[in-house]
Amino acid sequence: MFELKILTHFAAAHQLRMVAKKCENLHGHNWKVEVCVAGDTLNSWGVLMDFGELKVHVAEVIDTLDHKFLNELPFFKGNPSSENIAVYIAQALAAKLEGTDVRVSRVTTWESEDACATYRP
Ligand SMILES: Nc1nc2c(c(=O)[nH]1)N=C([C@H](O)[C@H](O)COP(=O)(O)OP(=O)(O)OP(=O)(O)O)CN2
Ligand SMILES: [Zn+2]
Repeated sequence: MFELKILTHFAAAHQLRMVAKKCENLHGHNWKVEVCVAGDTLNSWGVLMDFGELKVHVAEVIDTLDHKFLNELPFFKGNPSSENIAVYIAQALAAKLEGTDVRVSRVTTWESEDACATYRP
């Protein structure tokens, strides 16, 4: 099994619904995002997939989050937590990889230097 990882960032605002916590107030983060994809077979060039192609797909997904108020996006009507952001990115990227032999293996969303959430589909 081969796994590729790329890193990216986005900035956004959110309000979490966590009773009586300071994060209920409107605030923002510069999220760092780690995206991993995996597969068993290399192509004729000896790569799982081109990092450049992966970065384009991920950038398109991140663009839908960057400089947004996440609570206004239908996907996050539950709660725009780092966990749910990881799920959103994983699902949106999986849709772009459909029909290929490459799958999303892990998405990690760092909302600060010492706190992150990881989703493994
Ligand atoms: N499991 C999760 N817990 C929390 C999330 C989350 O997405 N998943 N998010 C938050 C808030 O986004 C909040 O902004 C961050 O809270 P917190 O870490 O408490 O705040 P600080 O960055 O200021 O860290 P301190 O250690 O308090 O200085 C909260 N929880
Ligand atoms: Zn927050």
